[in-house]
Amino acid sequence: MSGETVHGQDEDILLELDDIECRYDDTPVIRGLSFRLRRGQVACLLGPSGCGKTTALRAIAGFEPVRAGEIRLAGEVISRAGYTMPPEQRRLGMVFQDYALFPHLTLYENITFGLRHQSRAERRARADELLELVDMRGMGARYPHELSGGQQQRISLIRAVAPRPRLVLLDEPFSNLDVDLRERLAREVHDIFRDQGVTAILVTHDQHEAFAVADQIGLLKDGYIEQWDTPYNLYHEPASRFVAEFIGQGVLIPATLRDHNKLQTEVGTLLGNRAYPWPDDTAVDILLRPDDVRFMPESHLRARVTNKAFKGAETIYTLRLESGRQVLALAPSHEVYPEGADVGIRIDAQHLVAFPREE
Ligand SMILES: Nc1ncnc2c1ncn2[C@@H]1O[C@H](COP(=O)(O)OP(=O)(O)OP(=O)(O)O)[C@@H](O)[C@H]1O
Repeated sequence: MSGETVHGQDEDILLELDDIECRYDDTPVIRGLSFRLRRGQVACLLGPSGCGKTTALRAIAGFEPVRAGEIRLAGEVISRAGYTMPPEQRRLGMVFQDYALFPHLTLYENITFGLRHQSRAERRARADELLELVDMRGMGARYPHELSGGQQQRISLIRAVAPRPRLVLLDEPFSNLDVDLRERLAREVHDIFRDQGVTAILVTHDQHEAFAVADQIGLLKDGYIEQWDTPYNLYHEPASRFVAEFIGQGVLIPATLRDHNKLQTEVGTLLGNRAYPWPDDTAVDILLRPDDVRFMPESHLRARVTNKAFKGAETIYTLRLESGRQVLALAPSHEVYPEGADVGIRIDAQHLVAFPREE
């Protein structure tokens, strides 16, 4: 889609997981996990608790053997059944949720810990450059306990980046921070990685964090990847019901397929933006996100406001249709509809995703 040649793309691939399996005792927790990551990209492994995110990251780091499949870094096999290249030979950077800074070392010493082979002047210059990048210039002589949690995590990030590792792995790096700081730091990390050309994989169960930081997201379910895609596509083009329900908000409403791309529903006949692969009269469910449902006072399609959640810039309304079914609708927060109000709506879905009905 980006217009690059296939040849260029292949050379760009830094990390490949090819059908890997990991087990604890004899229980498989990762099964048939595959993805490819290009140089300079930031990927997130996202998914519910226990789906195997941390295990996958540990396998990439070399702390967990793979029982089947292969992991390749820059074309070289680093893990396969019976062979695990030791973590220290993989030249990766790591960031954990608990910061793991050395408490008795200054920030300078922490940041330059992995740069022992460089001259003092080089180490100093690299530390200064990175401190500047996180707005902590002049703080190199401080100790970790003199910093806030957010500042400590910035230091552990730049410490991981300092030796220019081939790949940086981050395991729930922001989960000890409060929600606002978490998203701000996730955006900062995105900028730092972009600035430094870092390739990284971040594990999180927080989709807002994943959206803020990732070029690509792998949504895991029970040890395999349900969808590997851009944040935009995961939201607008979920490949399965699981993805549709895990990512963002929205509801599935019943529809009947007509003429390959028309969807007959209780909110009218909607024109899909694609030809669906099922025969006419197939019973499907379509996904309506809050941004697909617009308020339009003069509309014949009526609904009642049953709930509203103020989100700052916008409000998400829960509306009850005549059938009793509920949909969500988004409005700028200065546009106010009271609970109980009868409102007119129209459906304005650019992406009309449908799944065959499951009985
Ligand atoms: N050392 C271990 N021994 C046995 N089972 C383990 C071990 N570590 C993890 N598991 C199990 O493997 C599965 C995957 O765990 P993992 O930590 O990879 O999931 P996760 O997606 O990172 O979860 P969370 O978001 O809760 O951290 C879980 O069922 C977990 O109970």
